[in-house]
Amino acid sequence: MVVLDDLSTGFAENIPAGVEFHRLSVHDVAQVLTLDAGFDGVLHFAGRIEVAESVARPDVYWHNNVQGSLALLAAVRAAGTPRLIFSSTGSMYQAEGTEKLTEDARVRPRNPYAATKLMVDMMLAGECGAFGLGAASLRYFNAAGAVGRLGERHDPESHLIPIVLQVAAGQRDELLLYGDDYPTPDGTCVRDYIHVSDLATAHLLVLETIQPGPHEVYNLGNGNGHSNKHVVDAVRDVTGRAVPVKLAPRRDGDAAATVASSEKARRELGSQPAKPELHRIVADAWAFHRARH
Ligand SMILES: NC(=O)c1ccc[n+]([C@@H]2O[C@H](COP(=O)([O-])OP(=O)(O)OC[C@H]3O[C@@H](n4cnc5c(N)ncnc54)[C@H](O)[C@@H]3O)[C@@H](O)[C@H]2O)c1
Ligand SMILES: O=c1ccn([C@@H]2O[C@H](COP(=O)(O)OP(=O)(O)O[C@H]3O[C@H](CO)[C@@H](O)[C@H](O)[C@H]3O)[C@@H](O)[C@H]2O)c(=O)[nH]1
Repeated sequence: MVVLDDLSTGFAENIPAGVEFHRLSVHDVAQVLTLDAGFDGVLHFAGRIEVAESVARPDVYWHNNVQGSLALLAAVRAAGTPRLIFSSTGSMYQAEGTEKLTEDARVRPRNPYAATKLMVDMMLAGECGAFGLGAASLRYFNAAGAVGRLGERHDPESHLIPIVLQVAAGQRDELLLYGDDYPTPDGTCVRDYIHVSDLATAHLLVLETIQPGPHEVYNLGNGNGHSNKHVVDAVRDVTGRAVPVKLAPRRDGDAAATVASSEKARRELGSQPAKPELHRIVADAWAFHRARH
């Protein structure tokens, strides 16, 4: 296995021991992904991932996520790599309420980040049709939880669960809760959190099934919608700590609700999340947090 990452938001200490690593941008992947190297597949995770940042700096997102993926596809084609899995997003769908979103639900990206993911999904469909690549876009809903020393970690942190854990740990005074006037049961946004280990397992299942030619899309979530207030309650339960909350204006680009139907992944891949409960996901994230501080 070869890992390529420019470490723009990633951490060198997370790279498994013994793995060949290149600190390189995806734009320059052709330096490593050559015909001679004989790779049998690519897992494409590289990209910028933050909704609010993408609203403020759409140029960065088009460059990194779309142009970077174009460079990768050119290299994949030149090297004759037969299969590719792409980290797409469940946040591109247009939800009416908290209904479970299937892969054929209407898409309406609400921010440049989600738009870049949809654009790459469309590029992959074309690439498969024209050149015979076998590809899958995995539309993750909200990845969360942790596996041992590998967990959610951004600098600065912007994601809900790690921020609420920082508040519980006394490292932040309060959670700024972005909006409570959404058309959801308690007025706060609703998300579908999936354990990162269940996401990893789904990738392995997809790798076994990909055939040259088609482009497949799979939604990966648990089908459970949790409001932001519900996440705060789960953190209070798991940690036994207080979590002060201060209401703040809505965050630009946020969708009211995204909840997955992962029926297609279950049916076609045999994907069955082992850790679907929010409390388990939060408990694993809390264990990761405590081990680091
Ligand atoms: N975290 C989620 O809830 C979630 C949900 C849906 C999709 N995704 C997607 O999953 C993928 C991984 O997300 P994550 O949560 O682990 O985020 P992350 O920021 O921790 O990981 C992204 C990685 O890509 C690297 N990277 C960024 N730009 C690069 C470039 N130009 N060249 C090489 N490497 C580059 C970063 O250094 C980092 O290691 C992303 O594509 C993201 O959009 C994440
Ligand atoms: O300090 C905070 C941080 C977040 N939120 C809210 O919490 C919810 C979840 O936000 P966040 O954890 O930032 O995740 P999302 O914006 O839902 O996006 C994540 O989930 C998407 C898939 O659904 C991925 O594509 C993105 O990469 C990933 O960042 C949203 O309503 C935010 O407004 C707050 O209220 N306060």
